[in-house]
Amino acid sequence: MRVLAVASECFPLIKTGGLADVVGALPAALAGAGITVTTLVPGYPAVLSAVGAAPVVLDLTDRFGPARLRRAKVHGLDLLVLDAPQHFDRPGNPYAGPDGVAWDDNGLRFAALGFAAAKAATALGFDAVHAHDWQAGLAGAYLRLTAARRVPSVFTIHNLAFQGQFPPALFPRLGLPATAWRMDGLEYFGSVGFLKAGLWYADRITTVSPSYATEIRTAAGGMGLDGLLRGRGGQVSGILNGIDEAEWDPSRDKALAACFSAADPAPRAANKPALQARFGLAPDPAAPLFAFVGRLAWQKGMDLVLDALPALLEAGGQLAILGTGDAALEARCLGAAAAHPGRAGTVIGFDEALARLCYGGADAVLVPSRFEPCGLAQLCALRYGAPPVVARTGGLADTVIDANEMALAAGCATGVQFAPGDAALLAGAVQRTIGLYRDRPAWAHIQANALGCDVSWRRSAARYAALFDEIVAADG
Ligand SMILES: Nc1ncnc2c1ncn2[C@@H]1O[C@H](COP(=O)(O)OP(=O)(O)O[C@H]2O[C@H](CO)[C@@H](O)[C@H](O)[C@H]2O)[C@@H](O)[C@H]1O
Repeated sequence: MRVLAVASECFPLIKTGGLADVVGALPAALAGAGITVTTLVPGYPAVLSAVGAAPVVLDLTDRFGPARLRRAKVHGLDLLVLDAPQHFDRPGNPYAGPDGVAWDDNGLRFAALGFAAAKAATALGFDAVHAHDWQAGLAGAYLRLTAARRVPSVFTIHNLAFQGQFPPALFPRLGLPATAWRMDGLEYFGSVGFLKAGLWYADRITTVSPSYATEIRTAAGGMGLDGLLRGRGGQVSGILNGIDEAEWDPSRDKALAACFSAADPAPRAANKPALQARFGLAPDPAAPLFAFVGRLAWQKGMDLVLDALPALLEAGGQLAILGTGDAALEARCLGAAAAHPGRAGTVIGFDEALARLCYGGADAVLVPSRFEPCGLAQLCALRYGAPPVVARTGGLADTVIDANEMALAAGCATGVQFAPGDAALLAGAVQRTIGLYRDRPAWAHIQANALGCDVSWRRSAARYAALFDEIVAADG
């Protein structure tokens, strides 16, 4: 079966977050399940330079201006690149200029992506479309309302918080039938809703963990879309993310000071002094070293870590923070490092290699998100033997086994959980982690369990494959 994936990011070509990791990893994972994936991405400068002078396979010059689809194979990915310079040949990241301000024509830019997806799917003979997040939200609408032939689609929610809402003046420019401008369509509280359209027109909706699939169908977690999601009944499901085990492999990761594996974990210890050195922390082998890697945003709960920092330090811990995002939070993180030299260290920036050293060198990784659709940081932490300390929400709840008495007795704990959104509870979880860390046999067991976890795509790839089989069969 041939599936056209469509997304605004794809690792290693262009990445601002976990979406790129998943879009980049799924093709190889699905190949093992008999699905051939081609991935459609916008032709940002970084993408075009990676594919060079790739041949044009489709001319799409139409209502969104000059546009061509180029086909290329790079990094093991089969790509369709939407070469539309007026939309994508810009500096900055996929959504904003170098000043961090979102492009004011993002609605038009990503409508062009959805339009291209529908055209490519029908013209190039794909069996199904897999659209990711709001940027690909209009693919399903164009397929349902304008396509020359029927192609079924799956829409995957990576984060319901990002909904892609644009002023109603955009609607007439989309080339969709006027009947689509209603509640049973694209209209979303008076705006054009890209995520809403994705949810409305897809044949199946998935999100990236079973728990998040439940949360988004409640008023508390549905961010205004819970009614629509409940209305889709059994067509909504949660399929857990994995990580690419070849890409994330501590036995041959060059970013580490020392490589190690579940079978040979001893060399891991050499990464701790390397990490301490990078963050200006005291070279104390006995201090429990916590790391945080992620976007500095409300969702991720870094403010809670800063509030819990006194308790962490009081208990003898050290903290390494790697992140970028909200300016006020960045300043607070730098301030914490300045206030506690040798005990807290902050690196502001997006640094893939340093993230790997954090996962491979820290004693534990903090993931205190207020909500988390799946979360990849805790999967990387498990794979690299740093038991995660996670908020009990979304995919974090689904992937980490709390070291409570029962789990310790059963020998299956892989980390620590706490109830989300509360700094005092996080502080308690940190203290509990330090207590476990100081019980050497118990900690060695938890760490070995973490290293032994199956965080691969195997099971989830089979579930996606079954879903594609189902929608294609239903159409046939
Ligand atoms: N400063 C930095 N330097 C280096 N690396 C950094 C970094 N900041 C983040 N990263 C890396 O970026 C990735 C972030 O992935 P997440 O899943 O944690 O978050 P994100 O919220 O972007 O993704 C959304 O989509 C994904 C994919 O479905 C869901 O797992 C998630 O819950 C949802 O919010 C991880 O691989 C992490 O190591």
